[in-house]
Amino acid sequence: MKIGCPAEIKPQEYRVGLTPHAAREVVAHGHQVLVQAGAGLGAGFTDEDYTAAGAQIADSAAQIWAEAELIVKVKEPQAPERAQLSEGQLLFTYLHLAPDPDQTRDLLASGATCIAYETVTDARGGLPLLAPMSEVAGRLAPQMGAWALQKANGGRGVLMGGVPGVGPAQVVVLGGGVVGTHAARIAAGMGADVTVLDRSLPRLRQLDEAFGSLFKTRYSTEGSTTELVSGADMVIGAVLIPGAAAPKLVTRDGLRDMKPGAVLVDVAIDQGGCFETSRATTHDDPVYTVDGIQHYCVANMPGAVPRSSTLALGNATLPFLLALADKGWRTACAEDPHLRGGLNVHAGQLTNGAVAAALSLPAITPEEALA
Ligand SMILES: NC(=O)C1=CN([C@@H]2O[C@H](COP(=O)(O)OP(=O)(O)OC[C@H]3O[C@@H](n4cnc5c(N)ncnc54)[C@H](O)[C@@H]3O)[C@@H](O)[C@H]2O)C=CC1
Ligand SMILES: CC(=O)C(=O)O
Ligand SMILES: [Mg+2]
Repeated sequence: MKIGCPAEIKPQEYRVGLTPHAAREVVAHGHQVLVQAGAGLGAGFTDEDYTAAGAQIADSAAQIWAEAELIVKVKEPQAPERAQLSEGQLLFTYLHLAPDPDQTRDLLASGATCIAYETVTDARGGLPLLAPMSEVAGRLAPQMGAWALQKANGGRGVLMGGVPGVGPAQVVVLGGGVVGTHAARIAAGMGADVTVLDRSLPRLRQLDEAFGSLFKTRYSTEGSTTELVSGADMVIGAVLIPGAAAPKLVTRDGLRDMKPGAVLVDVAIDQGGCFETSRATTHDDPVYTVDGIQHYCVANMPGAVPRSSTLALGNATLPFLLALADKGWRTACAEDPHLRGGLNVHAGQLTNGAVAAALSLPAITPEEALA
């Protein structure tokens, strides 16, 4: 199969969908790999690294979109990329369709088959292709939030760890999954007083067993969320209902009860965000203020550390990429229900119920798509 990897074109996105090590394995499986010239540079991989791995270098993204049967990427295809996607082509990347009707319309119109990293599952109920980037974004969140808390950056002027005689920042993490756990660990490591809320008691038990007194846990209700958010210096939004639009846990009215200059870091922004006042921002201009509350809402946070992120993502995607290339998407998805869970679009139809519900569109099941 001919597999293409174009350079990412989202602003300040320096990750790349295929590492040279992954390219080497794909080539060893008998496939042809086409990588856009310069695609890996932002992550520290040269064209020579790819050619040494057996890949060919394409001068333009257009050549890749025109020739490749399978396109592997990182971010959701941008409008100029969607215009080049064609019927029968297979796209393997993050999509985050629930909050994105424009992208959804274009993918449906293309006739392509699109597998979203973020809805591929594993046998333990996890999301193996979201997890590595959630680990990165979770670890980055307190770091970005701490920057936004600084007075010169518009924040409240509170130091995460405090100093002797002065208490630490109060950090509240909404959602104790992968992002939330990594965010809580780092924030606690910076010396902050951290509380994690989740609506899953089994999850809170796991966190308590694993981390002891490093951070506190609370069951998530409207009341507990309101109470903790109003006392927080930093709130990290890390909830997820897979495929679906994020639930809004803090309303615009809720901002009035918060401390002036407090920071909201909405990691869940790629699913629409869990604060009513969130809108996606970019690394170029990451923070804006509503009613005196700082909002950091970058939808591709791992793009800030592209070397670490590309390596972590590549480790997770490779087995699935090999299955898709070796068997074709139909057989690979028929044999593996977890990969099948990633199927979001096929031949003009949505194949993910949560995405369809969020967009009020009809869907078929992945099994119907395979029939
Ligand atoms: N902005 C960015 O660059 C990135 C964003 N993300 C996003 O971060 C979000 C979280 O991802 P993960 O941690 O991997 O998901 P996860 O599935 O590991 O964790 C989500 C947690 O939220 C909890 N939850 C759901 N509804 C809740 C509610 N109403 N109140 C409290 N807890 C609730 C769930 O029980 C679960 O424990 C996703 O939207 C993901 O796409 C992930 C990576 C990068
Ligand atoms: C998960 C995601 O959206 C990202 O890594 O950019
Ligand atoms: Mg994202």
